[in-house]
Amino acid sequence: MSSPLVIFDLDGTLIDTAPDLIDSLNHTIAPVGLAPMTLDDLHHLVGQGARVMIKRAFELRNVPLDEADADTLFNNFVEHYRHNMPGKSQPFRGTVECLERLAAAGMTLAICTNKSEALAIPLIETLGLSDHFAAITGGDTFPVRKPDAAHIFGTIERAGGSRDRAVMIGDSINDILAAKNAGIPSIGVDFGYSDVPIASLSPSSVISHFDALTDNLVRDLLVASKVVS
Ligand SMILES: O=C(O)COP(=O)(O)O
Ligand SMILES: [Mg+2]
Repeated sequence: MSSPLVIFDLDGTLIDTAPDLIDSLNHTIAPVGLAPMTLDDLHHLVGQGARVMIKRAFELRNVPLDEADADTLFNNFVEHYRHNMPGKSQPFRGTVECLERLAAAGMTLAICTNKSEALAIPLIETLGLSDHFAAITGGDTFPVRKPDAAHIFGTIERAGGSRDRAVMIGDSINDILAAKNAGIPSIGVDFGYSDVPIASLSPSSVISHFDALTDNLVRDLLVASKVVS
């Protein structure tokens, strides 16, 4: 039997990337005259990767954006974000201890993020966290991304896990819906970037700190999911 697989979302779950997302977004939109975005705005912008974040920023300001400009702005965003990595981004409190604790309990860890691979993988690398993860998949790794179940299934496959022994941890509707679509338990964190209270999305469990993410919680959720399904 494969070991339990704990799949983490990245932005707003493992890593507090908000200040750098906002900095790079504002750097990108300033030359085209869009007023700067704030941390509050970010909750409505983040979730589907940088391309969608830029598009949503224009929608928020009621300014039209054509496809050619969107490509240029996306490339500018990626260049600025990559160049400044890891910037102010830091793991949330207790993250590293949690990863070590779960690994010591025999669990495999993976990241399933809607951030593009070209941003997610170097960010985790520059933060010195890559060795913790058996797989890191991004919003452009597969033809679909969260909330599509196939993003989770592809992550499970790459990490060498199994679909009936995997749990998803995330901060947004995309994570909780992806887990539901994949038929696996979910843990919502309430310190991320969701624009609605995470509990309102009915994850299997909610945590407010990584200290609460124990191997016992993961095993309990896996057992409970078998009982009800
Ligand atoms: O960067 C985004 O828009 C979303 O990233 P996440 O899936 O890691 O939260
Ligand atoms: Mg997130």
